[in-house]
Amino acid sequence: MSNTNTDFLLAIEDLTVSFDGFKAVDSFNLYIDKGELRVIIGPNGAGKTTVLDMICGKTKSTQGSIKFKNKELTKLREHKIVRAGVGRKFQTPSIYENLTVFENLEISYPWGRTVIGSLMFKRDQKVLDSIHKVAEQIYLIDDLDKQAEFLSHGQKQWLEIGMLLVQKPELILLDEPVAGMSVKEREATAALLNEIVRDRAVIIIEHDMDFVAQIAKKVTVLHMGKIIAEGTMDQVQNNEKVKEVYLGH
Ligand SMILES: Nc1ncnc2c1ncn2[C@@H]1O[C@H](COP(=O)(O)OP(=O)(O)OP(=O)(O)O)[C@@H](O)[C@H]1O
Repeated sequence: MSNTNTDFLLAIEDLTVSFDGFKAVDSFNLYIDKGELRVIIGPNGAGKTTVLDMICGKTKSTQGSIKFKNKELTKLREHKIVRAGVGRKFQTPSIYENLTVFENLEISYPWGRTVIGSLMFKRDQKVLDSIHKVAEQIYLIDDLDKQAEFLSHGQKQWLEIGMLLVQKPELILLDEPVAGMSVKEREATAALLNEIVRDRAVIIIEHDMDFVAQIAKKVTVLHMGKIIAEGTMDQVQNNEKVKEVYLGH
């Protein structure tokens, strides 16, 4: 495990995980600056989700180091990693369908550990302001009183991003955030991501290449647990190895 401090918001070194001898992620390095939006692409089974699982503590690494603001995360439990400032959104939205948009945002506010506890917490102006600000960012300011089950699929995805944003994480991990979205919703999501990344860093796993091209400045390509290319979208698309293993031409 590396003991050197870095200026990076996130510094991952030599990260490896074996499942019964099979290395799903193998000697993976990744350095992310504040304000950076990084996209990880790669064919099915490349290890992308496993990398995010290790950052958020869902899967424990076999070897290597994950430093977030120079704090080692590999030995921390999931809730401690959340409290350290790392927010993760999974592929399927995990919002509370029977609560309103406002309530969903409110229960995600950092005071609450339980749904009931946080609903009973006295609402003060600071909380209201921050919920309204997030609701505006995620395009749901006019839907605060709407029950979440009546939102479109895309709006549910935004709400879940909003539920992360109220916790003010400094690193957000997103797994295929635009899956199932309309073209218009994708465009709005690209704008949303470019906005939210200004105060933090965002790592996204994405399969949709048009969307990747819209948002990515730097792309990391994973194949069989290893990085095979890293650079701008143009650079990775023109990389022979990437063409061979990933783009199929
Ligand atoms: N808990 C686990 N136990 C055993 N094998 C696992 C486990 N988690 C992941 N794997 C294996 O690790 C490999 C990488 O899986 P992972 O889900 O990270 O890939 P991915 O790049 O996210 O793929 P996709 O694009 O299909 O989501 C796969 O071969 C998968 O079967």
